[in-house]
Amino acid sequence: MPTLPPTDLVRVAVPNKGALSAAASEILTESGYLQRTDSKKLTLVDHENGVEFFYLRPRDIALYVADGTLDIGITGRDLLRDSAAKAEEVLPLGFGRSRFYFAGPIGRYRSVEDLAGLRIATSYVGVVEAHLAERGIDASVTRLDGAVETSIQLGVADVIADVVETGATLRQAGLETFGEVVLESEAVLITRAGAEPPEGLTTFKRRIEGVLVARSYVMMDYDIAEQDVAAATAHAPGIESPTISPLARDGWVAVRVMVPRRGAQRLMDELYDLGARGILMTEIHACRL
Ligand SMILES: Nc1ncnc2c1ncn2[C@@H]1O[C@H](COP(=O)(O)OP(=O)(O)OP(=O)(O)O)[C@@H](O)[C@H]1O
Ligand SMILES: O=P(O)(O)OC[C@H]1O[C@H](OP(=O)(O)OP(=O)(O)O)[C@H](O)[C@@H]1O
Ligand SMILES: [Mg+2]
Repeated sequence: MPTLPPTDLVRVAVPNKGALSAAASEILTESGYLQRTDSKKLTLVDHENGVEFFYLRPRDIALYVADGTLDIGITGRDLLRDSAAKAEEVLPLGFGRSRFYFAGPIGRYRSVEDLAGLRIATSYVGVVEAHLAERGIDASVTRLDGAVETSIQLGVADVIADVVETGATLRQAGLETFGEVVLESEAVLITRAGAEPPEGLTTFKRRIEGVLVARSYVMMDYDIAEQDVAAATAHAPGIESPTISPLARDGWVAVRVMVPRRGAQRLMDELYDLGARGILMTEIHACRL
């Protein structure tokens, strides 16, 4: 791969199209980075934050990062594995979740052992061949670029191996998954394997982590009588420790605590039952813990 001239900027690869592209740019924007407004733009310098973004096919991103051409990348775990590139996950990003399965005509196959001697069509040859080799199964694997579901109807494959998200595409094609899930994937932050962490990774990662926490936590504020504080904070201890401030009303305090977004409404009910009043839930946009 051609190498770029040296630069002080941290070079970050971002999916330019496909299932990960919009969500990747969104998390970067929420992390305070400049993002492109024109989807045809291929690179973008964010001078203020010392980062240059390269919009690339997610399948190629692990290769650029593995050879050190780019410092950090966002891609799918399945694409990273498929490439066998020497890049490693440093942070799961919680979006672009999918499962990778074998699938065939409804009712025809049951387990991975049934694959012996079959023709398998997939866009993920690396993942499939590694999975078959681990199990000692001999089958022929054909690489297709996409729309792999149709290859069975067209008679070029017996089974497919592909990403399943909702399952709608398989149903449309009269197919079903069989065997165990091959791989659970989501978008991941990657860097070059076995190398010093790139300059700027710590800040970049901390910013994104701040957004991930902000997405999964909310801020809860409530007022409560002093004697009930212990019971209330036992329900919601927060990440570090709750902030407790005095109130003008004698014997009462204000409590502020970060709580998981999931179950936050139920927690409000419980706090109310414990005697808390003025319970407020607010969004966190970003944080550094
Ligand atoms: N419904 C989905 N279809 C495809 N990939 C998905 C889906 N949901 C999540 N992903 C993840 O997105 C990545 C695939 O990226 P890619 O850009 O190839 O997406 P794509 O939607 O298949 O794009 P294209 O079809 O334009 O190549 C993989 O990591 C995959 O696990
Ligand atoms: O389970 P589902 O929600 O139906 O999603 C999975 C489908 O989406 C992807 O195809 P994509 O739209 O990327 O088209 P492609 O096959 O041309 O890549 C993937 O390859 C599956 O076909
Ligand atoms: Mg696709």
